[in-house]
Amino acid sequence: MPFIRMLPSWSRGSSPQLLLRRRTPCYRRLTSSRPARALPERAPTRSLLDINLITRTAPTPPGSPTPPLHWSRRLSSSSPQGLSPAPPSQRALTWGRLGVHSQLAHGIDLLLRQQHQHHRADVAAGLPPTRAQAALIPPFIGGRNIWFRGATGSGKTWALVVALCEALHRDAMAAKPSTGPFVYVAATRELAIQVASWVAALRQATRAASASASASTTAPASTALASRERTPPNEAAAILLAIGTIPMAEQTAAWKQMVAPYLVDRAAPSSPPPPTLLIGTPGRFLELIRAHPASARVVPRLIVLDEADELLLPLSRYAPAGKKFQRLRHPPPTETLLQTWMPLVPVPAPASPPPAEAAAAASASASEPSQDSLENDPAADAEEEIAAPAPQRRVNAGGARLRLPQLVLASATLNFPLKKLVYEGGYLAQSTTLELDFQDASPLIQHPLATAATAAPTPTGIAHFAAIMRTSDSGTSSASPSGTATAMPPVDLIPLKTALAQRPAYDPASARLPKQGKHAQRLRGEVLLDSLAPPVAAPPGLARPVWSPPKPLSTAQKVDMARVIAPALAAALTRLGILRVANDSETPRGLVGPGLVFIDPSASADAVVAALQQTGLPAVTLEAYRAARFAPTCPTEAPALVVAAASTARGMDLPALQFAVMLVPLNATGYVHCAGRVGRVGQARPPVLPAVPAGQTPVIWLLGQTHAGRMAQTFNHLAIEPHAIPSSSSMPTGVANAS
Ligand SMILES: Nc1ncnc2c1ncn2[C@@H]1O[C@H](COP(=O)(O)OP(=O)(O)OP(=O)(O)O)[C@@H](O)[C@H]1O
Repeated sequence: MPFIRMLPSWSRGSSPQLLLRRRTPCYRRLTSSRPARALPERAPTRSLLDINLITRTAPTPPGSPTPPLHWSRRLSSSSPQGLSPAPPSQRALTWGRLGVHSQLAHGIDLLLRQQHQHHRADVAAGLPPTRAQAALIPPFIGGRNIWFRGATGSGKTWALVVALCEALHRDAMAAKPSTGPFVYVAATRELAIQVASWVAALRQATRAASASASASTTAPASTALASRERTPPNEAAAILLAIGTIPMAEQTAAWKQMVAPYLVDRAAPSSPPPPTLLIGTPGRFLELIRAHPASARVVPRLIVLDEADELLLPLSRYAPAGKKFQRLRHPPPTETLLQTWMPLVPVPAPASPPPAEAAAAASASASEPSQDSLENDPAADAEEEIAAPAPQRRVNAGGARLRLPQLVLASATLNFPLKKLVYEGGYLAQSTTLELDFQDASPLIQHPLATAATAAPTPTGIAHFAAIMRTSDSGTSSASPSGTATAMPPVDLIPLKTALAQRPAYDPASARLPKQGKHAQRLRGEVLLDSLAPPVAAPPGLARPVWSPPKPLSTAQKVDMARVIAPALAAALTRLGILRVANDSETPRGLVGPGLVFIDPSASADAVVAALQQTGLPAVTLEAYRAARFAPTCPTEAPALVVAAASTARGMDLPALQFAVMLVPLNATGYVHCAGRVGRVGQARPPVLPAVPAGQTPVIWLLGQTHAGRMAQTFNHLAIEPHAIPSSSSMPTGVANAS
């Protein structure tokens, strides 16, 4: 540590080798000519990618000798358990007790029941808030800045929507309305559309609830409070969805109209503008500001950054200096947006306070939560310190000190570099920020939806399956349901451990990697990951060939890949019982329910859908599935493989999903978000499958041979030991093999 501290701060993050040299013996393996030494089996170590992890520990099934798969964590003992307010008894918790007005509470109740009754018959009673929601909503509507990290599917986005609706309602009722709009910035278009549709549905449900309440009210309300409550909430609020798919001309007109009331001289007497909610992606917000430059002067009253790490893309402290300079020159759109609304103008620092005040301030800051609380490793926490933000850095157009908007950052993977970025950038004052961390609490364990229909509390969780796909010379080619043989190559599914044992040994002398270019960087990453992956002894008699750098795939090969993964996917799904195949090949295959298939964003979803359909699998693109799902004539979700790019995983909520498959190399953050599409609050109960532990939803990760090292590394970071996909011979009777 002292060595690192001596370096100037800009250079600290510039060399990953420094980290390796100090912490792992692998760097020596990479650079020395000595033969590689087998590493001892080790506990998961600190992530190079600086990722904070979610925890979702599944309970040990009765009688099981070994602990089951689990989401685990390497959070230090400095994890802010004390910060999480102790939740009141879950059963007693109501939306009203969180500060939500009664009509909105009825609307929430109505909407949640509507959302879940398709696949859960046990939601007749009202659904209480989750633990994460109970922690987030009161400080949000109380105007606090919030740093909120919670497990995927714990109801964060839903909590943000509820709190936004309540804040809009309060604004509409306030004698002095806010001076700026409420802004929700989403990481993807899909998420923005989802949030806008939830807000609209909540407004509608609230309206329906208040209409039925006023119909049943016979006596006039006696108190002023009651009459306020009867006012239709959020009725007056104006809402704009700003995303790239909507024509710009149409949107600019609406934007001008919505921000105009905030540009008039507020001292002049005029009727207050209605509260305004802007939901959108950062790129489109910037386009709208460019089209109407005056709107840059409007400082929002509140900014919500959902999936904040994806929006602000902080660089790891170990990123090369070149990358850091590049980011300074070209910040991501969200940062540009924040800088536009909160311009940075240097102002003289205030005079130092008298000693008595300084002592009081020091004792006050001592009671603040630790800045290191979200970091994984206490030893590494000590390396970096967040510099106190320069005081009064952000000023308004007149040069006066800007009253910073309320800022709420939420994600399942908020990390330390992001924290550093927002505090040092002066977007957030650390002393005014409430830090909430709900990584420990499995929402499913906390929420009645998980247990209502079962006598014993049987929390659901995720069962992780992994396999390496390899085309084999032996075997039969797959047949489509109609019996027509396809030209698909037969594919082996090899357990990860076997693939690691069989992978080529790394020989430093032979690996002459190119020194420059993107490809070189990727290859060096491959070498690094490969050598860091947990060593597995080669099976006796099996020679391990020498590793040579993988070549990037050509476009034709990528198309071929789609043809390889189709039979591999069919085999994996069949062996797990997700895809049911009758022994008679004429009988159509049936999926147990809809499931997501994540592919590389550079691959064509249409090509993969076509290849899957050719194998006889019912595949659709995410867009087609969404369109069918929201069509009024389609009340239930048909079982299908929904093919989506892995980049759309953030925040996506499809309640009927029964499984997820990843066909793309992922780091730990990516895996957390992709796998987090299942095992969510209120999601359909997992199907009973012979090869999957009871009550758990299967998540399957299939990769090509060259990615075995990366796969092992990601699981290692997350402390997950994946299940092997059963071989066809070990399959229970009644389930046939597709490959
Ligand atoms: N109190 C509740 N009771 C029952 N279901 C709920 C409740 N709150 C939210 N849900 C449902 O849980 C699902 C997940 O919610 P949400 O998308 O807000 O989770 P999230 O934590 O934001 O997930 P991610 O981290 O993946 O973005 C939604 O379908 C939502 O309808």
